[in-house]
Amino acid sequence: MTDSTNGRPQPAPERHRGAVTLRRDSIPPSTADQKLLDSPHRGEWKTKDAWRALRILSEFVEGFDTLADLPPAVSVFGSARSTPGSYECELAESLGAALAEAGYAVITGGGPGVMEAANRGATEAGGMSVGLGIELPFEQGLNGWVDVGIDFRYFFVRKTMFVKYAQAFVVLPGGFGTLDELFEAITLVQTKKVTRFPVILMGTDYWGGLLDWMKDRMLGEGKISTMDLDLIQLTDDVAEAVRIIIDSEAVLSETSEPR
Ligand SMILES: C/C(=C\CNc1ncnc2c1ncn2[C@@H]1O[C@H](COP(=O)(O)O)[C@@H](O)[C@H]1O)CO
Repeated sequence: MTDSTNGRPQPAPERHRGAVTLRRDSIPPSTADQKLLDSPHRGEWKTKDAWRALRILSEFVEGFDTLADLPPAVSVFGSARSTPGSYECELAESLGAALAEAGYAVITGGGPGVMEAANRGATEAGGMSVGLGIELPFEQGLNGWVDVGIDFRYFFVRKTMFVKYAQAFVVLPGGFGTLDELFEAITLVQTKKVTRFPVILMGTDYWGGLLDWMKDRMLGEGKISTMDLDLIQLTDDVAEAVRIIIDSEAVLSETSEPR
């Protein structure tokens, strides 16, 4: 593809699969997650899925190998659809900068919207800005503020990395993807699969209704306990969010034993 104004080549849409870059007609219509989860032919489960396991394994190896050298980090989640200048993008950018200034790497999904704003804040403040991208059926790449990026094929492998390499989760306003990440995090803490991190919601106005519903219905009907609600902290204040993370790390390093 060439630019009509100066004849220079323009970047074409591309898809990354491990070390492989695919462009134009070579981009397949389906994703690896679809092939694994959505395949209707039972015959393929025997012949193809066993081989897929090796690809899944290699994705874990790539993630572990790349992220093991990160400094303490915080995973930041939020809408892929938010536009620059929105209140949640402004908040994400300030948060990314404040986390970087406090010495934390910022890990996001590497996409647009809130993710991009958090990466931007971290990069501009001189911190480490990480993007864990995901292969999607429509074209997209890691946002330009990511300094260390990995493109994952499998959602569940990527989710392991968000948890394993973070000291805390901060969740800004978002849609289904963000809610999935929030509820996975709280479930992991509630079931004590992870013991080490706070889950902070930012955007009191956005999250207020959900928290009220959780209190009225979930707690009211005994589906969760009061202690479970305490797992979530709510603030609009970036400095307070960073303080919660620092304080919880200090408490844990006093109490935790080496494993
Ligand atoms: C929808 C658009 C782009 C999608 N691109 C994404 N890239 C990376 N990560 C994503 C993307 N979409 C969702 N995620 C993950 O879920 C969270 C945001 O989902 P939501 O439904 O928008 O709340 C986010 O934290 C990511 O980890 C349009 O350009």
